[in-house]
Amino acid sequence: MLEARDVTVRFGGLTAVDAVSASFMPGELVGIIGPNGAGKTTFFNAISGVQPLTDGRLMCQGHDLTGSRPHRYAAHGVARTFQTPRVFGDMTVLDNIAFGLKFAGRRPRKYILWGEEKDVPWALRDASSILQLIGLSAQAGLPAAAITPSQQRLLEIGMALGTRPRLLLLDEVAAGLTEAEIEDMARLIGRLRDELDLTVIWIEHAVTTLLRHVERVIVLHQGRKIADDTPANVVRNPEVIEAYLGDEMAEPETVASTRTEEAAA
Ligand SMILES: Nc1ncnc2c1ncn2[C@@H]1O[C@H](COP(=O)(O)OP(=O)(O)OP(=O)(O)O)[C@@H](O)[C@H]1O
Repeated sequence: MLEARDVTVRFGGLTAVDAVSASFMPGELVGIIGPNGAGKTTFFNAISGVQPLTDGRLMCQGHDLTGSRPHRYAAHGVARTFQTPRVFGDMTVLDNIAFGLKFAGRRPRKYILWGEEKDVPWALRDASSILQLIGLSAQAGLPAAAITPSQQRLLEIGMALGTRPRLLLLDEVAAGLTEAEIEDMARLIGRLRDELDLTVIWIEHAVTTLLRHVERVIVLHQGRKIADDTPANVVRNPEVIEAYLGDEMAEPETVASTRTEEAAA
């Protein structure tokens, strides 16, 4: 679905993302973790066309999108959320979703996947069905500014879904949520991936929850990729423990719970 080859982003003398290579396959749910300032958001900005690369290449479904503007990434099915939800506060929840649908362009019921025209999944056919999918139907007529912060995060995901993506990039969608809300969010993300056949890349600081829900984790540290592995292997990786997780994540219980989930998957 997407391949990053030696992606590098420098801001003056600071290398925020340092030759990161990674491939994301159709239908994968991948987490990205790392300490503050590790380069996670900058990497996201790079792979959605928001941040020009200093070096490296980005391939999306076989197309070279290096240097393209964000709308070309959107046209190739890449959608994202931002760390701070960007919803239109004075528009209704329904109209916010309708805005995303308009952005999807002139062929509202079709999208291109691997060069073939496909029907849009039924759940993404209009704004009401997207609201139902993300559980916000009851809030449809409210101004977006009047719903709770966790509902605003859901709304932003709904707006991204309105562009009929194949690849969904989620930047800390669980930030500021309660533990129960984080768990609900993780379940929703898994369900969206399954029902819409999406590739999902998810940056999150709520690491324990993330590790229980993703199949693969990429760990960034000081702009470099230091691990790209299953959750069970990542929590035992000495470099990851040293740079980010600390010893408690490598306790037998955490390893066992991530292993059990991998086996169940
Ligand atoms: N536009 C910018 N100009 C200059 N430096 C920047 C810019 N954006 C990010 N940086 C720097 O790049 C580095 C990586 O930042 P980035 O926001 O990508 O990290 P992060 O892993 O997402 O952090 P967090 O978990 O705190 O969100 C940091 O040192 C940051 O200060």
